[in-house]
Amino acid sequence: MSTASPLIVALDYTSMDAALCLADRLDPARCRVKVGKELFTRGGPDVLEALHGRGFEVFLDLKFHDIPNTVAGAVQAAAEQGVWMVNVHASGGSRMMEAARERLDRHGFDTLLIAVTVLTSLGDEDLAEIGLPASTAAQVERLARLAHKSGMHGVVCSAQESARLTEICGSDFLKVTPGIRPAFAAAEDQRRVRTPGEAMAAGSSYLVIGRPVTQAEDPMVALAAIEKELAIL
Ligand SMILES: O=c1ccn([C@@H]2O[C@H](COP(=O)(O)O)[C@@H](O)[C@H]2O)c(=O)[nH]1
Repeated sequence: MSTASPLIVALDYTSMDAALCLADRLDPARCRVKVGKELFTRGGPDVLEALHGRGFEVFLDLKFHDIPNTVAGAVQAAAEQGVWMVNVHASGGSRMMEAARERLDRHGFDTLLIAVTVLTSLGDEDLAEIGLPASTAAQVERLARLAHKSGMHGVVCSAQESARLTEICGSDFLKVTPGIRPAFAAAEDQRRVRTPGEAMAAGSSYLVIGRPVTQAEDPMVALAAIEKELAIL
């Protein structure tokens, strides 16, 4: 089932049972779900099958980063499992991104292919630590331009960068933004954060929300509060 909602709930759980327990309370008409490294490493393709069986569109967030041939094969494998969206790291370079896109096109998949720019958990000082002299904003811009040129449907970035990326890559280029923190939630390990309302106002296409929902005393109350903030309830 497809939905007009921009919300993607990150099912970052330690077991498939726990993830499906929340999925059973969510409505695929009101959100999409994201399967990341922890859940997929524990549950594998069965998790995707179970979520698809419940009617959800799934973002498989494994952030592939390897040589072009390997990433193209991994992206194809994800598409064969019917995921709605899959991602790679833009820092894998244009040849890697182009190989992934070419593989999807060659096999006729319409899976959305997104490139991670700079993780939302990183700030300027973290980039300096790994030898990148650029600010996070400049590095995101650089990688987004490369991703756009390499045929990606959009990028993962923080909502702090959404408006600028719309200016330089156009409004059709997707901005998938984690680091979403409603007023009631703590930033925790995230560094570049925005509230749901700020993210939408900045032009984000999709908001990825994990712990503010999954770790809430009542996840459904937290989700409803976010929907209310966005006036989509
Ligand atoms: O730059 C990125 C890329 C991916 N993520 C993922 O999004 C969720 C965010 O979870 P929260 O609990 O809301 O912080 C998580 O699955 C990350 O792996 C990201 O945060 N930043």
